[in-house]
Amino acid sequence: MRMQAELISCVVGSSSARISVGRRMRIDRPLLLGPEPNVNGGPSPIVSLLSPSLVRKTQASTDLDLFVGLVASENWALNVPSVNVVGRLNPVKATGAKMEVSITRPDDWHLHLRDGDLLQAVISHSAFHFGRGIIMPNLKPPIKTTAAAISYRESILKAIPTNCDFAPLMTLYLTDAMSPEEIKLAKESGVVYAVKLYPAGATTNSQDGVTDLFGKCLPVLEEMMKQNMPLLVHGEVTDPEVDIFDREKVFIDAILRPLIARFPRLKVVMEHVTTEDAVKFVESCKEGFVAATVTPQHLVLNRNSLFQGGLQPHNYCLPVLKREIHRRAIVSAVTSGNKRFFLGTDSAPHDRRKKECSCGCAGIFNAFVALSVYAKVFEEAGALDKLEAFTSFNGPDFYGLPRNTTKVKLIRSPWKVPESVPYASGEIVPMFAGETLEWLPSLV
Ligand SMILES: NC(=O)N[C@@H](CC(=O)O)C(=O)O
Repeated sequence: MRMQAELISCVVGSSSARISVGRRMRIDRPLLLGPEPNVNGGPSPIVSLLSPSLVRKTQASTDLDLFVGLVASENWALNVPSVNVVGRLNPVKATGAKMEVSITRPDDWHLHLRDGDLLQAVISHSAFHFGRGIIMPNLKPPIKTTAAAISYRESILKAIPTNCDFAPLMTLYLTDAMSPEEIKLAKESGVVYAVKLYPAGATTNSQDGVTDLFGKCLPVLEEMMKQNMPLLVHGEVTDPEVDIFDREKVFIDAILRPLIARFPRLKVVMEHVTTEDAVKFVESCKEGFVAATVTPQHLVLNRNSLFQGGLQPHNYCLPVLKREIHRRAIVSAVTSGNKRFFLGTDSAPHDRRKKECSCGCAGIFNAFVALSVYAKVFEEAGALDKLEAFTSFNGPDFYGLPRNTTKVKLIRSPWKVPESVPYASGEIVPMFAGETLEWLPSLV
């Protein structure tokens, strides 16, 4: 079997090939299509990156796009000396001197990894870029117990590519029925790091969420405060009378302020903040007790992106994108260096068919592009010197965990995002599919 791949780049070393811009390559043996040992005897790093579905597929140009994206973004050594060079698929030319930023390996403090085929398809994208991820529990059925979290963690660990040391930090899904005993078990387990509050009906798989926080969950919140277990909040009310663009603002007044007044020593993370109101609220709270995660999409897109030239389902997430004034407030907050804000991608993959249909799911798959987007935002704000604290320090400091010790590099070099990521049951469309981004993450 012969595959012709035009790769965006390739630097060929003595016993390895590395991707860079401008060289043509022909992969003339099925090295991308099945597990082969590399020259050191271990599994090929490339093959271990590909999901089993990709390994089974042949000749699909999207596969090659994906491969190129992965390799380019990770600067992986191919470790296969017999790669020959011929063609070119994503011809993105680099010009001028390359700017580089080296930062401590980031963590993702809000991540949806899913399970089954989807987990297999998306895990490598997060595992490469991030050291740890706070794993959201909104599976079907949700992760409501420590026992379920332990078993979900095991399936994630099995799916992580062999040469990545990504650590999944598990969470529990808060329900009206959760007992304080469960919080004790969670703490003792050493693998559960937080509890997630989904108001029932607020977002994807939140049907089993909380219907009455103050009526049903006080003993659990009390125990969480005792155990120093953070509460992660999807901050939107679900009252259909409240306009969808106001749901975060109303949540702050109706739930968050009273919650914090009642439990001043409870650690609370307002997840994926989308409004100036949320930014001001978090800034007004005591540092170390209330913080916020910020997604790539809420930093670079406003609600116009939902309707640009027609309905754009791949820009639909919850909380929904807001007006430009809110986007700007969030950019100012994160680029100011305020320690209360840290990276949480909310990368939320859905099969293309579940996004492009009469009642599409909320969620943007952004693990691929997240670091590139964050770098662009800080660069444009003239705040690249504050990027590392946002991506790599503020999160672990808030959670009371050590900072990572390894580094990643961001190179100012254009690369093209694949149109889609195929997997065994379909395909996923990533954020900025088919577009060219400016910052290329790579391992140091
Ligand atoms: N962000 C989203 O739009 N979707 C998330 C759920 C969530 O975090 O709201 C998902 O699980 O798909």
